[in-house]
Order: sequence, then C-alpha cells, then structure tokens
Amino acid sequence: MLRYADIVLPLAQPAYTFAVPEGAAVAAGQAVAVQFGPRKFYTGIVWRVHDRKPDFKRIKSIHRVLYDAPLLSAQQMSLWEWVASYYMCSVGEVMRVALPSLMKPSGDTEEEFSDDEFRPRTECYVALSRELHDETAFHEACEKLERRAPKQYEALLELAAAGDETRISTGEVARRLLRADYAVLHALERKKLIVCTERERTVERGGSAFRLPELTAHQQAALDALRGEFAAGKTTALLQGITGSGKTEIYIHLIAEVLARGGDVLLLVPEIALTAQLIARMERIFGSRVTPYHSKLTNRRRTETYLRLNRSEGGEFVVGVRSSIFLPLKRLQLIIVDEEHDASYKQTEPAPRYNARDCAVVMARLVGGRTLLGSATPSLETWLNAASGKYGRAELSERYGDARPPEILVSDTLRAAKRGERKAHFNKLLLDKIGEALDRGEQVMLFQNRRGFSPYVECTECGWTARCPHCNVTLTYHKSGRKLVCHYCGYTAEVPAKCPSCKVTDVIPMGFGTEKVEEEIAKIFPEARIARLDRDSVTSEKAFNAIIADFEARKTDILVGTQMITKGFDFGGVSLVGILNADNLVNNPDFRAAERAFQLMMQVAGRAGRRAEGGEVVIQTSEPGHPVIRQVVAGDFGAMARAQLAEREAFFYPPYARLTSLTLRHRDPVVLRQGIMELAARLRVRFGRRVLGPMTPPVDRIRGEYLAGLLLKIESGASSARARELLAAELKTFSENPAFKAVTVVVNVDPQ
Ligand SMILES: Nc1ncnc2c1ncn2[C@@H]1O[C@H](COP(=O)(O)OP(=O)(O)OP(=O)(O)O)[C@@H](O)[C@H]1O
Ligand SMILES: [Zn+2]
Repeated sequence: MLRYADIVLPLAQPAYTFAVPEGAAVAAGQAVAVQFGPRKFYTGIVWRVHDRKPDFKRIKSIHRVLYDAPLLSAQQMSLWEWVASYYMCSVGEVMRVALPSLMKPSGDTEEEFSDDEFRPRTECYVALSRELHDETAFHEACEKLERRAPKQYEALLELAAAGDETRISTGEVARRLLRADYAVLHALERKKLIVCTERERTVERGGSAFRLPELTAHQQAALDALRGEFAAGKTTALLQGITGSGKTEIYIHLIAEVLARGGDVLLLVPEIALTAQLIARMERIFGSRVTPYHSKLTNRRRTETYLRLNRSEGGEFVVGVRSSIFLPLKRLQLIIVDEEHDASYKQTEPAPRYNARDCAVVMARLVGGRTLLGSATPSLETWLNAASGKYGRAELSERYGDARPPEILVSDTLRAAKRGERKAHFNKLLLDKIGEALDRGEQVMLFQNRRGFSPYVECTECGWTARCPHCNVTLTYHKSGRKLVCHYCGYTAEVPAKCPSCKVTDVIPMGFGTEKVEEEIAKIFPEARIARLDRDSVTSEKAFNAIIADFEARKTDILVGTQMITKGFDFGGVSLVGILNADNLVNNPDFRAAERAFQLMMQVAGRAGRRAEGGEVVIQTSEPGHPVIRQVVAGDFGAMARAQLAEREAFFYPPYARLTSLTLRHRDPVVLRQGIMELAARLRVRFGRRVLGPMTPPVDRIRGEYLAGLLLKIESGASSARARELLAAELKTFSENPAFKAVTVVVNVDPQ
C-alpha cells in the first residue's frame, strides 16, 4: 500500500502531504528533502506517516531522507505543537527558530544538502611536558621563568593546578579553558615545557568529580528547600535571591547532581550579553561539559552542536539563549531559567512569538523533568504562582560573604537644579560620590536607558523637531558621525544647519542618551578612563568582550551603558552605581511599567559592592516620593509585588488575565481604520467586553505602514484554548475578506 507523510516546512503554512517512496524507511521526526515548485528544494520534518491519500492530483514524492537519525524526539514534536497552538502560529514557523539555519536550507538545487560535513570540531589540548611531571624539574622550570617571563610562569602554575590540589596535574586541559593567551602558550611549547595537541573534542562523561563551591548555611538551606520541593513533586520552583546572594552557586550544585547521574541540563540566560561571563564560570567547574548555544556562534557551530547533542548519550550541559529550548536533549532532567523575569525570553518578532521561560515549564513537564526559575526580582506571574503554592520556592535574603546590599540614595533633580547643584545631567551628590569612588581606585557604572546622544533635536524658536519620514517618531541624534537616526527603521539624516521650519535659529539636541553621558562625564573627570556599553558601541561579540574584559581588568574606571549593563554581571571593583534618570522608567504608560522599573533599578543597583562593603547607588529623579522609588530604596520586593498585584487585579491585567494583542498594519490609514473597526466589531460579538480598542500604539507608523491595535483580555481561569480557537476562526474570516487581504495581522500572545 502507498504511504504518505505530512511534512512540516519552514513556512507559515500547515504541513504538506508527500508520498513516501517505495521501500523508504521514513519515521516521524526525520528530516527529508522535498521539492517544492518546479525547482525549489526544502528541508522538512516528517510529522506523521499514514495511508490516507490526499485529495489533490499530483502528489510528489519525498526526494530523500536526510541525516541518519530523526532530528526530533516525540517530546520535541509535542513542544513544537504546543508552541504553535499556544502562540497561534504554524509548526513551520516554530521550525524556523528551532533548527539552526544550515539544517533547513532551501534553494534552487539539491546540492546544499549534505550531512557528512558536520563532523565534531577539533580542539587544542595542553598538558605539561613529560619532563615536568617530576616535581623537582617542575619547580626548577618555574624558578627560571618567574622573573624573566612572569606570564609563562603563571601559565605553568595554572596548568599544574588544573588537576587535584595536592599534586602537579599531568592531564590535558582544553586551551580555551586556560587564562593564558596563545602567545604565552606558544612560547612554552617552543621551550618544550608543554605539549599541545589538536584533536577531536572530547566530552568526558560519567563521574562527578566536579569541584563544587562550598555553600554557606543559608545557601545550603535554600538548596535543601529546592530539593524538597522537587522531591515532593513540584515540577517548577522559584529561587528568589537578592543580587549577589549566590543563586548561581546553587544552580551549580543542582547541575552537578544531574550530570553525575547522566542526565542533561539546560541553563537558559536572557541574552548573549550575559553568556560570556557565565559560561567562563561554568567551564571552570564543568570543563568541556559546557556547550554554549547562542546567535553569535556561526551557523556551522550551531549545526554541529545540534547534531552532536542529537547523538549524545546524556550528561550534556547547555548554556544558551531562548532558542536553546529547542535543542535535542534526550535526557533532559533540569531546566534552569536565570533572570526569569527578563523580557528578552519573549520573542516579539517574527513568529513564533514564544516565551522561552514558559516553554521551559512546558518542556520539563513533557519530559518529566524539573524547571528552576531564578531571579532577584521575579515576574509577578511567577511570584504569584510561588505564593499560591503552584510552584515550589526557596529564598536567599543575604549577600555572600562580607558584601552587604548597597545603600540606595535618592537625589532630587529639581531640587538640585534650584540650588544650582547640577552640572550637565549630574546632581552634585552623584558627582561627589563618583569623585570619591575614583579617588579610592574603585569603579563606577552609570545607567541611562537611552542610547545615542540625545533622543531628539528641537528648534528653540518654533518647536520644530526632526522626525522620521517613515515612522511616527523623533530622530535620535548620534554625535559620532553627526547623524540623526531612526531607532525603528534605521533611517539616517544630516542635522539641518538652520531650522527647516522657521529658518531662524539652530536646532538643539534635547534630552540625553548614553553617548552624551559619556561625553559629559569625560569633561568633568578628564583623568578617568571611560567606556560605553550599548547597541552602538557593541558592534560585534569581540567588541563586547573587549569592553567587558577591560572593565573586569580595571582598565576602565567608569562604564556608561543602557540595559546591557544591568544584567547579572559580577564585577568585583564596582562600588558605585548611578541611575541618571529614573523618571522615564517609572512614568511609562505600560501596565508593567512599575514592575519593570523596580526590576531594572534593583538589577543595576545589584552591580554595586558585590565584594567589598559599602556599595552605593544614587538614583536621580524629579519624583523622589514615587512609590516605586521608595520600594527600591527599601529593597522591598514584596511591597512592590503586593501593590502591583492589587492594581492588576482591580484593572484585570496579568496574572489575573491573559492578554493577546492584535496589531494590524497597512499602508493606507483609511483601509486600516475600516479593517480594525470590522475586526473589533466581530470580536466583540464573540468576546464582548474582553475586547479593548481599537487603539493607537505609541508609535503608530513604522517603515511607512500605519499601525492600529486591539487587546483581548481573557480571565485566567477560563479556557485559553477555547478562546484561541474562537479568535483563530475570526482571524481567518477577516483575512478572507477581499477588502482586507493586504492588511497584515500580527497576533502576540502574552505580550511583554
Ligand atoms: N558559597 C560560595 N563560595 C564562594 N563564593 C561564593 C559563594 N556564594 C557566592 N559566592 C560569590 O559571590 C558572588 C555572587 O554570587 P552569585 O553571582 O552566585 O550571585 P547571584 O545571586 O547569582 O547574583 P546576581 O543575581 O546578581 O547575578 C560571586 O562572585 C560568587 O562567586
Ligand atoms: Zn523610521
């Protein structure tokens, strides 16, 4: 009998049915090449094999089977299906993010498919030369090097210390795990003191000889509490620990347990920015067990990683960003989501608009594993789940060692201005503190949530501002390059010499971004070494690492930055953190503004005083009495959470309601208006007062298209599956209406 296979292609379409060639062994989860159209080839995933002949005429055959083993397990297929159904997209769109791009080529020829290419890559391993295995010889060599070549001396010591503590290590260490740089190792190799070998990367498995940090009594209690929750059957638990309390140390213990019994662990981090430091820290303990996975790796590396994991027998430890949730970890037992509150776990563009944290919870359930959500400032959704007993929980309320939580000082900007105690965008208090910190040889971080030089330029005479011709926003002035830039579409323009409207005066940069902060602080502290970390200064992974490495090595005194500096960094030398303008954080119109502002300020503040005593934070604001500012000063997460939850409940927002936002886009504002009115009316028939809008988004025109929105609020207790079904049906009717064919509809479930 002829067999057929439903095949998922990386498209916003349902699965297509192809015929299975006679005698071919084709199973669900397997990758296949199929021809589509006259010449185009795609990689697809076999979803189902069956014998129901589809009712179209020309049924094409599968071209050939790719890779030996299926690329997806049954559980992974269930996760893809869950994502597609929950976030209202096609399984093919999930495939787009779930598989590395080299694994889903599509092109004119079939040539691109090749599965033998991806051999495991080789790696350089370093060991002491045989002569130095003798203690006396080793110490002689060290003595010779100590004064003349201190770096080579340090490298030898590091290599010798890589084993256990009592004896000189004679084993091999992967070069990338050593601090010593290439030139130093090369010199040692020439002197025949070390041997370097290039060979296939080995992942040592089994065994549990990891050197784990000794936990403090508090940390041990938190770890025991988590084990207790998991043992009692909770599949998800929250570890809420203040910044610098040692959440990461607790992760390490849990990870080691799972690896020792041959299970796999996935540690999710919100952004590539964070991974470098954390990966290094994990590699110091777990060595080559650590597999990084993020967008800065080459496509090749990601493909190799996927295929290697797919063949693995377990004992894998992946540290990665949100898309790692789709990696083939066959023995997944533990997923840790670090900084679980972070908005970057949610993909907003393009589909699938998934939240990796929520997928982690689902995936752990699918595989019978556990999820640990860690944060100093959890999302209110997670916090409520833990408070209600749905999730397990453990707390860490003290910083590790002698470090105390930083003291938070609020500086009133209006008052400072009135008294003449304000220079550029700094109040006297902050400048004094910066001066003192620099005098003591300590480091400073300054946070401003806008990049560029100034958010807009304005004519002081007539009020004209430079706006983007394609988007309804003001252009941001970037001083380097003297350009006006649209942060939505990338449009750039020259700064006009005279105001184009009244032609009377110059246009003047207003407000301030990181670039301006950097320039101003350099004028005030000409001696200080200053660096900036934001999307403009971070042009590559290398540039990013260089900025971080310099700051870590204390080659920089002051680091100015956007959100990028807020996350998880562990710099020992920072004693002062300045938040330049808290007003635009707390006064955001979004319903999450207070929660976000609190999280952000606590996170930035958490970078201060992580080793020494007496870390300080200065928050500049014109509203020192604002409730959120007060909650931050008190470090009182509970107060913020209770106040916000009361408001959310009263106004029916998450976690008491589930939101789905609908954004319609079209070039013609009249068609858009008609479309959104029509859709709103239809949805109201179904959902009544649960439909809000039409509303105009804060930026209502992007790249020449007009935007309008609707918001659907479904009570948390109701069946969200039923709501999605009704919504999907209405959207289908809408898109089939010839009048609105060209209107784009973007559905975002659980928007951030
Ligand atoms: N038990 C321990 N033994 C040795 N060092 C520790 C221990 N606990 C914490 N530390 C050190 O204290 C610092 C802060 O710990 P860690 O980074 O784990 O905190 P965290 O809670 O993850 O912080 P954040 O939320 O700010 O990222 C680190 O440098 C860490 O190495
Ligand atoms: Zn624009």
